[in-house]
Amino acid sequence: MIKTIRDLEVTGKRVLVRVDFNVPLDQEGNVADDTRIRAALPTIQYLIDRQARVILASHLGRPKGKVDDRYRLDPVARRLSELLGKPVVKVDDCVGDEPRQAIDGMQPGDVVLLENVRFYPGEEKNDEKFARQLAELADVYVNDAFGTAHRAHASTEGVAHFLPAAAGFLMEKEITVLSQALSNPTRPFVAILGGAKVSDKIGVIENLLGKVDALLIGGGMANTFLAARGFALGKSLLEADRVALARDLMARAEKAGVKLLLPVDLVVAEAARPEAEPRVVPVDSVPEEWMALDIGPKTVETFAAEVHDAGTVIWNGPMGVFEMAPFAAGTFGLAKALADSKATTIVGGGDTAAAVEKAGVAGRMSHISTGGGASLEFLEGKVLPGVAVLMDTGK
Ligand SMILES: Nc1ncnc2c1ncn2[C@@H]1O[C@H](COP(=O)(O)OP(=O)(O)O)[C@@H](O)[C@H]1O
Ligand SMILES: O=C(OP(=O)(O)O)[C@H](O)COP(=O)(O)O
Repeated sequence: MIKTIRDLEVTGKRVLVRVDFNVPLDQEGNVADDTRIRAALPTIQYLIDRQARVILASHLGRPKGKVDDRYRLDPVARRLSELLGKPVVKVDDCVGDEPRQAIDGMQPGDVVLLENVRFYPGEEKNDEKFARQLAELADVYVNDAFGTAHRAHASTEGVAHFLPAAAGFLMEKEITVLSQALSNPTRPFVAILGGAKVSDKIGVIENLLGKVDALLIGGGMANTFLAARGFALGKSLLEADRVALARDLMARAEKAGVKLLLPVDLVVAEAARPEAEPRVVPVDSVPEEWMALDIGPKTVETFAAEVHDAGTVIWNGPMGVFEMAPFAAGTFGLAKALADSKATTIVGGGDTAAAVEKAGVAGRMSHISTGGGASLEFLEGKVLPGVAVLMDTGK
Protein backbone atom coordinates (compact mmCIF):
# COMPACT_ATOMS: atom_id res chain seq x y z
CA MET A 1 0.00 0.00 0.00
CA ILE A 2 1.16 3.45 -0.84
CA LYS A 3 1.03 6.19 1.79
CA THR A 4 -1.03 9.17 0.73
CA ILE A 5 -1.23 12.79 1.71
CA ARG A 6 -4.24 11.93 3.89
CA ASP A 7 -1.91 9.92 6.13
CA LEU A 8 0.26 12.97 6.85
CA GLU A 9 -0.16 15.70 9.44
CA VAL A 10 0.23 18.84 7.33
CA THR A 11 -1.44 21.71 9.17
CA GLY A 12 1.06 24.47 9.85
CA LYS A 13 3.86 22.28 8.48
CA ARG A 14 6.37 23.09 5.76
CA VAL A 15 5.42 20.64 3.02
CA LEU A 16 7.83 20.01 0.15
CA VAL A 17 5.75 18.91 -2.85
CA ARG A 18 7.50 17.42 -5.88
CA VAL A 19 5.33 18.25 -8.88
CA ASP A 20 5.93 17.62 -12.58
CA PHE A 21 5.73 21.11 -14.05
CA ASN A 22 7.80 20.03 -17.07
CA VAL A 23 5.38 21.75 -19.45
CA PRO A 24 5.75 22.81 -23.08
CA LEU A 25 6.66 26.49 -23.54
CA ASP A 26 5.82 28.61 -26.59
CA GLN A 27 8.22 30.78 -28.64
CA GLU A 28 7.84 33.66 -26.13
CA GLY A 29 8.66 31.36 -23.24
CA ASN A 30 5.10 31.22 -21.88
CA VAL A 31 3.35 28.03 -20.83
CA ALA A 32 1.87 26.51 -24.00
CA ASP A 33 -0.10 23.78 -22.23
CA ASP A 34 -0.96 23.84 -18.54
CA THR A 35 -2.41 20.31 -18.22
CA ARG A 36 0.30 19.22 -15.80
CA ILE A 37 -0.10 22.35 -13.67
CA ARG A 38 -3.87 21.93 -13.44
CA ALA A 39 -3.42 18.25 -12.60
CA ALA A 40 -1.46 19.18 -9.47
CA LEU A 41 -4.03 21.70 -8.19
CA PRO A 42 -6.06 19.31 -5.97
CA THR A 43 -2.97 18.52 -3.89
CA ILE A 44 -1.83 22.14 -3.71
CA GLN A 45 -5.32 23.37 -2.82
CA TYR A 46 -5.73 20.65 -0.15
CA LEU A 47 -2.53 21.86 1.50
CA ILE A 48 -3.51 25.53 1.26
CA ASP A 49 -6.90 24.74 2.81
CA ARG A 50 -5.13 23.01 5.71
CA GLN A 51 -2.88 26.01 6.30
CA ALA A 52 0.31 24.23 5.30
CA ARG A 53 3.30 26.14 3.96
CA VAL A 54 3.47 24.79 0.42
CA ILE A 55 6.95 24.49 -1.11
CA LEU A 56 6.82 23.26 -4.72
CA ALA A 57 9.77 21.70 -6.55
CA SER A 58 9.97 20.62 -10.20
CA HIS A 59 12.27 20.17 -13.13
CA LEU A 60 11.74 21.74 -16.55
CA GLY A 61 13.44 20.34 -19.65
CA ARG A 62 16.89 18.82 -19.53
CA PRO A 63 19.36 21.56 -18.51
CA LYS A 64 21.97 18.89 -17.64
CA GLY A 65 22.97 20.03 -14.16
CA LYS A 66 23.66 23.67 -15.05
CA VAL A 67 21.74 26.92 -14.72
CA ASP A 68 20.08 27.64 -18.06
CA ASP A 69 17.83 30.70 -18.30
CA ARG A 70 15.60 29.00 -20.87
CA TYR A 71 14.51 26.50 -18.26
CA ARG A 72 13.70 28.82 -15.35
CA LEU A 73 10.33 28.22 -13.73
CA ASP A 74 9.11 31.85 -13.70
CA PRO A 75 6.48 31.36 -16.46
CA VAL A 76 5.18 28.33 -14.59
CA ALA A 77 4.87 30.38 -11.37
CA ARG A 78 2.86 33.02 -13.26
CA ARG A 79 0.44 30.44 -14.68
CA LEU A 80 0.09 28.65 -11.35
CA SER A 81 -0.68 31.94 -9.63
CA GLU A 82 -3.45 32.63 -12.16
CA LEU A 83 -4.92 29.16 -11.65
CA LEU A 84 -4.81 29.35 -7.85
CA GLY A 85 -6.00 32.97 -7.76
CA LYS A 86 -3.28 33.86 -5.27
CA PRO A 87 0.37 34.91 -5.32
CA VAL A 88 3.06 32.30 -5.87
CA VAL A 89 6.51 33.35 -4.71
CA LYS A 90 9.17 32.21 -7.20
CA VAL A 91 12.62 31.64 -5.70
CA ASP A 92 15.67 31.67 -7.99
CA ASP A 93 17.37 28.70 -6.36
CA CYS A 94 16.13 25.37 -5.02
CA VAL A 95 18.51 24.75 -2.10
CA GLY A 96 20.51 26.93 0.29
CA ASP A 97 20.01 30.40 1.76
CA GLU A 98 17.63 31.94 -0.75
CA PRO A 99 14.87 29.32 -0.44
CA ARG A 100 15.43 29.06 3.30
CA GLN A 101 14.86 32.79 3.78
CA ALA A 102 11.76 32.75 1.58
CA ILE A 103 10.38 29.79 3.50
CA ASP A 104 11.11 31.44 6.87
CA GLY A 105 8.94 34.34 5.74
CA MET A 106 5.98 32.17 4.71
CA GLN A 107 2.57 32.39 6.38
CA PRO A 108 0.31 29.32 6.65
CA GLY A 109 -1.37 28.73 3.28
CA ASP A 110 1.38 30.50 1.31
CA VAL A 111 2.88 28.94 -1.83
CA VAL A 112 6.53 29.08 -2.91
CA LEU A 113 7.90 27.61 -6.15
CA LEU A 114 11.59 26.68 -6.07
CA GLU A 115 13.87 27.00 -9.11
CA ASN A 116 14.42 24.06 -11.50
CA VAL A 117 15.96 21.20 -9.51
CA ARG A 118 17.88 20.04 -12.61
CA PHE A 119 20.11 23.11 -12.40
CA TYR A 120 22.10 20.96 -9.96
CA PRO A 121 23.90 17.79 -11.13
CA GLY A 122 22.98 16.18 -7.78
CA GLU A 123 19.34 15.96 -8.84
CA GLU A 124 19.69 13.39 -11.62
CA LYS A 125 22.54 11.62 -9.82
CA ASN A 126 20.25 11.18 -6.82
CA ASP A 127 23.09 12.58 -4.75
CA GLU A 128 22.46 12.07 -1.05
CA LYS A 129 23.88 15.45 -0.04
CA PHE A 130 21.61 17.26 -2.49
CA ALA A 131 18.60 15.22 -1.32
CA ARG A 132 19.39 16.19 2.27
CA GLN A 133 19.62 19.85 1.27
CA LEU A 134 16.13 19.62 -0.21
CA ALA A 135 14.85 17.78 2.87
CA GLU A 136 16.22 20.51 5.16
CA LEU A 137 13.74 22.96 3.68
CA ALA A 138 10.66 21.11 4.94
CA ASP A 139 8.97 19.00 7.64
CA VAL A 140 7.19 16.55 5.34
CA TYR A 141 7.39 15.48 1.69
CA VAL A 142 4.63 14.82 -0.82
CA ASN A 143 5.33 13.39 -4.26
CA ASP A 144 2.71 14.34 -6.83
CA ALA A 145 5.04 14.13 -9.86
CA PHE A 146 3.73 10.99 -11.50
CA GLY A 147 5.30 12.05 -14.83
CA THR A 148 8.75 11.82 -13.23
CA ALA A 149 8.12 8.80 -10.98
CA HIS A 150 10.18 6.57 -13.30
CA ARG A 151 13.27 8.62 -12.45
CA ALA A 152 15.24 7.81 -9.28
CA HIS A 153 16.34 11.40 -8.75
CA ALA A 154 17.04 13.36 -5.55
CA SER A 155 13.71 15.21 -5.56
CA THR A 156 11.65 12.16 -6.58
CA GLU A 157 13.35 9.39 -4.59
CA GLY A 158 16.32 10.45 -2.46
CA VAL A 159 14.53 13.10 -0.42
CA ALA A 160 11.82 10.63 0.65
CA HIS A 161 14.39 8.83 2.82
CA PHE A 162 14.87 11.90 4.97
CA LEU A 163 11.30 13.12 5.60
CA PRO A 164 7.90 11.58 6.31
CA ALA A 165 6.73 10.94 2.74
CA ALA A 166 3.46 10.28 0.92
CA ALA A 167 1.81 10.46 -2.49
CA GLY A 168 -0.32 13.41 -3.58
CA PHE A 169 -3.76 13.05 -5.14
CA LEU A 170 -2.52 13.06 -8.76
CA MET A 171 0.02 10.33 -8.06
CA GLU A 172 -2.68 8.28 -6.31
CA LYS A 173 -5.19 8.72 -9.15
CA GLU A 174 -2.70 7.83 -11.87
CA ILE A 175 -1.67 4.63 -10.11
CA THR A 176 -5.29 3.61 -9.48
CA VAL A 177 -6.44 4.18 -13.06
CA LEU A 178 -3.41 2.60 -14.71
CA SER A 179 -3.51 -0.42 -12.40
CA GLN A 180 -7.12 -1.04 -13.38
CA ALA A 181 -6.27 -0.83 -17.09
CA LEU A 182 -3.39 -3.22 -16.63
CA SER A 183 -5.11 -5.82 -14.48
CA ASN A 184 -7.49 -7.04 -17.15
CA PRO A 185 -7.30 -5.11 -20.42
CA THR A 186 -10.11 -5.60 -22.90
CA ARG A 187 -8.54 -7.00 -26.08
CA PRO A 188 -7.27 -6.34 -28.65
CA PHE A 189 -4.77 -4.35 -26.59
CA VAL A 190 -3.05 -1.82 -28.86
CA ALA A 191 -0.03 0.35 -27.96
CA ILE A 192 0.93 3.37 -30.04
CA LEU A 193 4.37 4.90 -29.66
CA GLY A 194 5.87 8.00 -31.19
CA GLY A 195 7.60 11.18 -30.06
CA ALA A 196 11.22 12.16 -29.84
CA LYS A 197 12.61 10.38 -26.78
CA VAL A 198 13.56 7.32 -28.82
CA SER A 199 16.42 5.86 -26.79
CA ASP A 200 14.43 6.48 -23.60
CA LYS A 201 11.37 4.62 -24.72
CA ILE A 202 12.54 2.01 -27.22
CA GLY A 203 13.44 -0.38 -24.38
CA VAL A 204 9.86 -0.30 -23.18
CA ILE A 205 8.81 -2.14 -26.33
CA GLU A 206 10.47 -5.36 -25.28
CA ASN A 207 8.25 -5.63 -22.22
CA LEU A 208 5.15 -4.42 -24.00
CA LEU A 209 5.55 -7.25 -26.51
CA GLY A 210 4.47 -9.66 -23.81
CA LYS A 211 1.29 -7.71 -23.11
CA VAL A 212 -0.13 -6.14 -26.26
CA ASP A 213 -1.68 -7.58 -29.42
CA ALA A 214 -0.53 -4.80 -31.71
CA LEU A 215 2.11 -2.11 -31.64
CA LEU A 216 1.85 0.95 -33.90
CA ILE A 217 4.96 3.08 -34.22
CA GLY A 218 4.98 6.60 -35.63
CA GLY A 219 6.67 9.96 -35.01
CA GLY A 220 10.41 10.23 -34.47
CA MET A 221 10.45 6.71 -33.03
CA ALA A 222 9.35 5.22 -36.38
CA ASN A 223 12.41 6.54 -38.22
CA THR A 224 14.75 4.25 -36.33
CA PHE A 225 12.52 1.26 -37.19
CA LEU A 226 12.21 2.29 -40.82
CA ALA A 227 16.00 2.54 -40.99
CA ALA A 228 16.16 -0.99 -39.59
CA ARG A 229 13.94 -2.09 -42.49
CA GLY A 230 16.52 -0.59 -44.83
CA PHE A 231 14.84 2.69 -45.81
CA ALA A 232 16.88 5.88 -46.22
CA LEU A 233 15.48 8.65 -44.03
CA GLY A 234 17.46 11.71 -45.18
CA LYS A 235 18.08 14.13 -42.33
CA SER A 236 15.25 12.80 -40.15
CA LEU A 237 15.59 12.43 -36.39
CA LEU A 238 17.08 8.98 -36.14
CA GLU A 239 19.10 7.15 -33.51
CA ALA A 240 21.65 5.21 -35.51
CA ASP A 241 22.90 3.34 -32.46
CA ARG A 242 19.41 1.95 -31.84
CA VAL A 243 18.82 0.57 -35.34
CA ALA A 244 20.10 -2.90 -34.43
CA LEU A 245 17.84 -2.95 -31.38
CA ALA A 246 14.88 -1.92 -33.55
CA ARG A 247 15.65 -4.81 -35.92
CA ASP A 248 15.81 -7.22 -33.01
CA LEU A 249 12.52 -5.93 -31.58
CA MET A 250 10.77 -6.42 -34.91
CA ALA A 251 11.98 -10.03 -35.01
CA ARG A 252 10.75 -10.58 -31.46
CA ALA A 253 7.37 -9.07 -32.27
CA GLU A 254 6.99 -11.50 -35.11
CA LYS A 255 7.89 -14.44 -32.87
CA ALA A 256 5.47 -13.29 -30.18
CA GLY A 257 2.68 -12.92 -32.73
CA VAL A 258 2.39 -9.18 -32.05
CA LYS A 259 1.34 -7.15 -35.05
CA LEU A 260 3.90 -4.36 -35.49
CA LEU A 261 2.90 -1.55 -37.84
CA LEU A 262 5.19 1.17 -39.16
CA PRO A 263 4.27 4.15 -41.36
CA VAL A 264 3.72 3.46 -45.04
CA ASP A 265 3.86 7.14 -45.98
CA LEU A 266 5.43 10.22 -44.43
CA VAL A 267 5.11 13.99 -44.48
CA VAL A 268 8.54 15.36 -45.33
CA ALA A 269 10.04 18.86 -45.54
CA GLU A 270 13.42 20.49 -45.91
CA ALA A 271 13.34 21.65 -42.29
CA ALA A 272 11.12 21.59 -39.22
CA ARG A 273 9.79 25.11 -39.71
CA PRO A 274 6.17 26.33 -39.57
CA GLU A 275 6.46 27.90 -43.03
CA ALA A 276 8.01 24.78 -44.61
CA GLU A 277 6.29 23.31 -47.63
CA PRO A 278 5.45 19.73 -46.78
CA ARG A 279 5.22 16.85 -49.22
CA VAL A 280 3.69 13.40 -48.74
CA VAL A 281 5.92 10.54 -49.88
CA PRO A 282 5.94 6.74 -49.56
CA VAL A 283 8.46 5.51 -46.96
CA ASP A 284 10.94 4.47 -49.65
CA SER A 285 11.11 7.99 -51.17
CA VAL A 286 12.38 10.42 -48.54
CA PRO A 287 14.59 12.92 -50.44
CA GLU A 288 18.20 12.89 -49.32
CA GLU A 289 18.38 16.26 -47.59
CA TRP A 290 14.80 16.19 -46.24
CA MET A 291 13.25 15.19 -42.93
CA ALA A 292 10.27 13.01 -42.05
CA LEU A 293 8.15 15.17 -39.75
CA ASP A 294 4.75 13.45 -39.63
CA ILE A 295 3.03 10.24 -40.68
CA GLY A 296 1.16 10.43 -43.97
CA PRO A 297 -2.61 10.09 -44.59
CA LYS A 298 -2.46 6.40 -45.61
CA THR A 299 -0.69 5.62 -42.34
CA VAL A 300 -3.28 7.56 -40.35
CA GLU A 301 -5.98 5.48 -42.03
CA THR A 302 -4.23 2.19 -41.21
CA PHE A 303 -3.56 3.18 -37.59
CA ALA A 304 -7.13 4.48 -37.18
CA ALA A 305 -8.51 1.11 -38.34
CA GLU A 306 -6.52 -0.68 -35.62
CA VAL A 307 -7.77 1.78 -33.03
CA HIS A 308 -11.34 1.31 -34.23
CA ASP A 309 -11.21 -2.45 -33.59
CA ALA A 310 -9.29 -2.24 -30.30
CA GLY A 311 -10.56 -2.94 -26.79
CA THR A 312 -7.81 -0.98 -25.04
CA VAL A 313 -5.44 1.61 -26.52
CA ILE A 314 -2.43 3.19 -24.87
CA TRP A 315 -0.78 6.04 -26.73
CA ASN A 316 2.45 7.86 -25.91
CA GLY A 317 4.38 10.15 -28.22
CA PRO A 318 3.04 12.40 -30.99
CA MET A 319 3.03 11.09 -34.58
CA GLY A 320 4.87 14.17 -35.81
CA VAL A 321 5.98 17.70 -35.00
CA PHE A 322 2.38 18.63 -34.21
CA GLU A 323 3.43 22.00 -32.73
CA MET A 324 3.74 23.21 -36.37
CA ALA A 325 0.61 23.19 -38.54
CA PRO A 326 2.15 21.46 -41.60
CA PHE A 327 3.10 18.44 -39.46
CA ALA A 328 0.07 18.16 -37.17
CA ALA A 329 -2.39 16.16 -39.26
CA GLY A 330 -1.04 12.74 -38.29
CA THR A 331 -1.19 13.40 -34.56
CA PHE A 332 -4.59 15.11 -34.72
CA GLY A 333 -5.98 12.40 -37.01
CA LEU A 334 -4.93 9.71 -34.57
CA ALA A 335 -6.31 11.72 -31.63
CA LYS A 336 -9.65 11.84 -33.39
CA ALA A 337 -9.54 8.09 -34.06
CA LEU A 338 -9.05 7.45 -30.35
CA ALA A 339 -11.87 9.86 -29.49
CA ASP A 340 -14.24 8.04 -31.89
CA SER A 341 -13.27 4.57 -30.69
CA LYS A 342 -15.25 2.50 -28.17
CA ALA A 343 -11.98 1.27 -26.66
CA THR A 344 -10.62 2.26 -23.28
CA THR A 345 -8.18 4.97 -24.32
CA ILE A 346 -5.20 5.95 -22.21
CA VAL A 347 -3.06 8.79 -23.47
CA GLY A 348 0.23 9.59 -21.76
CA GLY A 349 3.03 12.14 -21.88
CA GLY A 350 3.37 15.90 -21.54
CA ASP A 351 3.46 16.55 -25.28
CA THR A 352 0.93 13.88 -26.20
CA ALA A 353 -1.52 15.25 -23.63
CA ALA A 354 -0.93 18.74 -25.05
CA ALA A 355 -1.58 17.44 -28.57
CA VAL A 356 -4.87 15.81 -27.58
CA GLU A 357 -5.89 19.05 -25.87
CA LYS A 358 -4.95 21.03 -28.99
CA ALA A 359 -6.93 18.61 -31.15
CA GLY A 360 -9.97 19.42 -29.02
CA VAL A 361 -10.69 15.81 -28.02
CA ALA A 362 -9.15 15.63 -24.53
CA GLY A 363 -12.58 15.16 -22.93
CA ARG A 364 -13.24 12.07 -25.05
CA MET A 365 -10.31 10.01 -23.77
CA SER A 366 -10.83 7.51 -20.93
CA HIS A 367 -7.72 8.77 -19.13
CA ILE A 368 -5.04 11.32 -19.91
CA SER A 369 -1.97 10.44 -17.93
CA THR A 370 0.45 13.21 -17.05
CA GLY A 371 3.27 10.72 -17.54
CA GLY A 372 4.59 9.42 -20.86
CA GLY A 373 7.66 7.38 -19.95
CA ALA A 374 6.24 6.87 -16.46
CA SER A 375 2.92 5.45 -17.66
CA LEU A 376 4.70 3.18 -20.15
CA GLU A 377 7.03 1.79 -17.49
CA PHE A 378 4.09 1.36 -15.15
CA LEU A 379 2.15 -0.52 -17.82
CA GLU A 380 5.19 -2.72 -18.40
CA GLY A 381 4.72 -3.87 -14.82
CA LYS A 382 7.73 -2.06 -13.38
CA VAL A 383 7.68 -0.60 -9.88
CA LEU A 384 8.54 3.06 -10.35
CA PRO A 385 11.29 4.29 -7.98
CA GLY A 386 9.30 7.42 -7.06
CA VAL A 387 6.40 5.18 -6.04
CA ALA A 388 8.40 2.41 -4.36
CA VAL A 389 9.79 4.86 -1.84
CA LEU A 390 6.25 5.84 -0.77
CA MET A 391 5.21 2.28 0.13
CA ASP A 392 3.89 1.92 3.62
CA THR A 393 6.25 -0.57 5.22
CA GLY A 394 4.52 -0.27 8.56
CA LYS A 395 7.35 1.88 9.98
N1 LIG B 1 9.28 12.83 -36.88
C1 LIG B 1 9.65 13.62 -35.87
N2 LIG B 1 10.80 14.31 -35.94
C2 LIG B 1 11.17 15.13 -34.93
N3 LIG B 1 10.46 15.32 -33.79
C3 LIG B 1 9.31 14.66 -33.68
C4 LIG B 1 8.83 13.78 -34.71
N4 LIG B 1 7.65 13.28 -34.30
C5 LIG B 1 7.39 13.80 -33.08
N5 LIG B 1 8.36 14.66 -32.70
C6 LIG B 1 8.43 15.47 -31.48
O1 LIG B 1 8.34 14.66 -30.34
C7 LIG B 1 8.06 15.50 -29.24
C8 LIG B 1 7.37 14.74 -28.14
O2 LIG B 1 8.09 13.58 -27.80
P1 LIG B 1 8.07 12.92 -26.32
O3 LIG B 1 8.70 13.86 -25.33
O4 LIG B 1 8.64 11.57 -26.47
O5 LIG B 1 6.48 12.84 -26.01
P2 LIG B 1 5.70 12.98 -24.62
O6 LIG B 1 6.11 14.29 -23.97
O7 LIG B 1 4.25 12.98 -24.97
O8 LIG B 1 6.11 11.80 -23.79
C9 LIG B 1 7.21 16.63 -29.79
O9 LIG B 1 7.74 17.85 -29.38
C10 LIG B 1 7.29 16.43 -31.31
O10 LIG B 1 7.54 17.64 -32.01
O1 LIG C 1 8.01 14.95 -19.57
C1 LIG C 1 8.34 13.95 -18.94
O2 LIG C 1 8.32 12.70 -19.45
P1 LIG C 1 7.48 12.27 -20.78
O3 LIG C 1 7.95 13.13 -21.94
O4 LIG C 1 7.82 10.82 -20.96
O5 LIG C 1 6.02 12.47 -20.44
C2 LIG C 1 8.74 14.01 -17.49
O6 LIG C 1 8.66 15.33 -17.00
C3 LIG C 1 10.14 13.41 -17.29
O7 LIG C 1 11.08 14.17 -18.00
P2 LIG C 1 12.45 13.48 -18.49
O8 LIG C 1 12.11 12.45 -19.55
O9 LIG C 1 13.32 14.60 -19.00
O10 LIG C 1 13.04 12.80 -17.25
